[in-house]
Amino acid sequence: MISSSPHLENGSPVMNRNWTPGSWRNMPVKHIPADYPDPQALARVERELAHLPALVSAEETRRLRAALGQVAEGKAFLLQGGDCAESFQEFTPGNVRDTLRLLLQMAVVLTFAKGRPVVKIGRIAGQFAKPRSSPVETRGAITLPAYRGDNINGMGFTPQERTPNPERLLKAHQQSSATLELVRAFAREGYEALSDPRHWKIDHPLAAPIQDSLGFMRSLLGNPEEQHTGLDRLDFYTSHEALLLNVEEALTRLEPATGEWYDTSAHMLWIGERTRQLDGGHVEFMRGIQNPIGLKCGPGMDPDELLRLMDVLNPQAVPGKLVLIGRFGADKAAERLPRLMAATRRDGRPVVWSIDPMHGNTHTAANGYKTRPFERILSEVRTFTQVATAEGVHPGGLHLEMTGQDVTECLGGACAVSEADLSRRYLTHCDPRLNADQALQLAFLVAEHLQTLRPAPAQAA
Ligand SMILES: O=C[C@H](O)[C@H](O)COP(=O)(O)O
Ligand SMILES: C=C(OP(=O)(O)O)C(=O)O
Repeated sequence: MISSSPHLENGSPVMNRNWTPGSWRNMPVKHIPADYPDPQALARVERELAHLPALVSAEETRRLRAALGQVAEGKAFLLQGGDCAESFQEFTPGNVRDTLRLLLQMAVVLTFAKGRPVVKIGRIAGQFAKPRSSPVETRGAITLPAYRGDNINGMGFTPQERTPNPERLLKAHQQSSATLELVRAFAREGYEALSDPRHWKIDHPLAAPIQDSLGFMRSLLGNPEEQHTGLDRLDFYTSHEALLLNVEEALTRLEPATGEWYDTSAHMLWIGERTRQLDGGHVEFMRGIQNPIGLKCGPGMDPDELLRLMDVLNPQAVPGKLVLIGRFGADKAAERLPRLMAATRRDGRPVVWSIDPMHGNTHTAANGYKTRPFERILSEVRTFTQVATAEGVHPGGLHLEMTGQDVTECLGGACAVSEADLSRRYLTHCDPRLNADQALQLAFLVAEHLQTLRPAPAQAA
């Protein structure tokens, strides 16, 4: 049993007191299933996971942390997006390619807006487990456990499907590994083929100038992105919510050369809105790993709580370590965000501020589908950038649930998805995602909006 972990302070190893990859087990935890019928089978799977190879390397993870450090300094922008919940059923090479291509296209648009590099992170290769509002689902006279993500149980409304099955953890791990292989292979095929704006269908005034300037740059220089990407250098990173701490623990490895612990299940992990308790297991686990960490900040968070979480999660104020992901809802952001941003600005420690305009803007349509209106999503992003500019904070990133597929899950956008359209291609396993057209349109509108922003006069500390 490991009793403590080395941790670097001012370049020298110190003890990160009482932390081990398993110390979260001594704390209260939420949203981790406790109803596996065979706990011994679960323990066997956890041991098996602990012996599987790392999915990502510590070196790649450090590279992401450095890139996010640039975002914290206002020199780059973060784009993080992908499925609400990856699924076994929707996994095909084509789907992975389409989501990757969409993220790269959006990154091109956002780069053009501010002339700053865009750090690209997928909600991919591990985003399976979901915290649910209710532990059960009732249909008619039958009540069963809620669906909690393909690595826990199945979507089918039968007792067998809804029973947690540890074998699913292994299947999800295999799929994550295969997804990463695909991402690396597509990246090797070339950024240009994936992001080529000549194939965009979008009708937006910025599309033509972006196409022209990229065409000009490529004719002069070759593909600028390919100058520094290659076989061993992936300019695209993976992330998921670190919900199932038993899985994260199994994939957390000590790097002998540095004496640091890395969670090798993804480059970046985030703590969800429902599991960010200061005295809870999720915060305990995350404080010990060197990966960049996202922290969802919802309407209930107050500035003191945020600063205390920053003390625990990034005590050494490492740039690029902490990404604060606001998710308030279009109607609450203007009221709740300024005090949080003002607190981090006064505090002075480096953080990335990003916005998730999806989770606060969900409602159930009259026909029963969970959906999100494009206009509210756009409105929350605009409020975020306006508040950040007024507070003298860099509006550093976007966090989106989206897919490269032509789904009908969110309302509106240029493709004008209506409530009646929702049933046509509603494929998500949990929350509604922007489809490819809506996501690219959002990137254009955000790019246009960013170009109109003027920095506020310097703020007093
Ligand atoms: O993605 C976040 C949550 O898992 C999701 O919004 C929960 O949805 P529910 O309220 O239908 O349980
Ligand atoms: C569960 C999620 O979000 P939140 O924790 O913000 O509700 C999510 O991003 O998948």
